[in-house]
Formats: sequence, C-alpha cells, structure tokens
Amino acid sequence: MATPHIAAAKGQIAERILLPGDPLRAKFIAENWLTDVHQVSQVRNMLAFSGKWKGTPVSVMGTGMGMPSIGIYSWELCQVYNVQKLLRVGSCGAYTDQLNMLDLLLATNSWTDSSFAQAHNGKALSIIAPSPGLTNSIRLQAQKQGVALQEGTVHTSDVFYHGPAFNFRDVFQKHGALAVEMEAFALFYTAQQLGREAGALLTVSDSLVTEEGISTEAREQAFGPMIELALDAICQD
Ligand SMILES: O=P(O)(O)O[C@H]1O[C@H](CO)[C@@H](O)[C@H]1O
Ligand SMILES: O=c1cc[nH]c(=O)[nH]1
Repeated sequence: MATPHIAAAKGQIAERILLPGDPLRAKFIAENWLTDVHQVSQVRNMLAFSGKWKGTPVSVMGTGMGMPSIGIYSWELCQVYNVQKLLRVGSCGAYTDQLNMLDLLLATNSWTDSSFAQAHNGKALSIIAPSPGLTNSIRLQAQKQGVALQEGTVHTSDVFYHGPAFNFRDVFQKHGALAVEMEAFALFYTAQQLGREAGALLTVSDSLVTEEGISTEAREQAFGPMIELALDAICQD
C-alpha cells in the first residue's frame, strides 16, 4: 500500500485531481466524463480513478465529509503522489436567497470556526483563499461555456447539524459567507502549506433560508454543469 489510505501505486494518480466528497460521485464522474479510465484505489471505499479529459490525464477521488477526512487525502495526494492541482467539486447549503437550487458557486474565500489550522501547526487561522490561478481558470471557463457562476466566501463548518444557538444569518452578516460546506478550508490550507494549487466549485444542494433541498440521487448525479466546468478549468494550460 502506497499510503495508509490510498492504494494506488506512485504514478497512477494524475497531477490534476477533482475531489468530490462522495466516493460514488467520483465513480459517476469517472464513468461519465473520463476516457481511458481505471480505478486506482478503494481503501475504505474511498474510490479513486484515473483517466483523461480531452486527452489530458486527470484523476478523481472521493474525500469523505469534513476537514479531518479531506485533510488526510489531500496531504497524501500532494506529498506521496505529487498532485499539483486539487479542485473540490462539492455541494453546499445556501445562507442567502441570492442562491437557488443547483446554482454554481465559486469559492473566493473560506471562513471557518474550526480549529483545523491550530491543530495542524499551532497557529490559529480562520480565513483562507483558494489559489488565484485555478480560481481564475474556473472563471474564464465559465465565461467561455456561458455558464452562470456566483462567487463569494463559503463557511467551512465542522458541523452539519447545528444546535439552536447557531444562527447562519450571523455568519452571513459577520463573515460574508454565502453558503456552508465542510471541506474547502482544509483543502486550501493543505495546498498552501505544500505549495500546491487548490480551488472549490460548489453546487447548491439545499437552502437554509427556504429549507428547500435536492434528492439524494441528485446530490450524486445532478452536478453535470459543475463537472464539465471543473474538468475544463483544471485541464486549462
Ligand atoms: O457534497 P459534498 O462534496 O460531500 O459536500 C457537502 O456535503 C456533505 C454534507 O452532506 C459535506 O461533505 C459537505 O461539504
Ligand atoms: O455542508 C453542507 C452541505 C450542503 N448543505 C448543507 O447544509 N451543509
């Protein structure tokens, strides 16, 4: 085994990787978008695939939910497999009625109330930006494809089910977070620590404002526009 958590041999993972939280979404992306595709890891059922997008080698792997999980995979992908560009393709919950179901949101910052950075290196950090190059590639590809993209800060939370004292409107007002998800901060932080590029492109799967939500099947499969945009952006240059 190449790492405690990834079974791929060195060289089996491309320098560019898409990272959905859900390993079945990774399988769906591999089967429906990549060519020359093969599975390269299934440790803990965290499926990973490598293949090509329009001729460029690219991999896709589930990260699981939450910062500890993506922290492990992104660290091993960078340190052991020499991955250079990591793009999260996830779902998020809207904190504002400016966002509707299935809208695409490009993270331009992640704000967190987690102690991930403190735990990693003893220094607290609550806000971090994605890599400007990769983020700009997503913007440019969206324009090229004529895909509507919203942009802004996301709240990366350790918690999916908050208690009654938590008020998402406070996070929206104080920190400008348009939506909540659970991994972007740790991905941006890990990539920054290791000198790699990272970004996050999210599809709105539910709204804390209207309490709408899309189905479990749709969470796995209805993210086509995000995937196509993510693949074009990560393979640009
Ligand atoms: O759809 P994914 O990428 O898993 O992202 C979101 O969905 C999960 C919670 O349902 C968390 O991982 C959150 O970040
Ligand atoms: O973390 C998440 C992801 C989607 N929707 C939420 O409410 N939270």
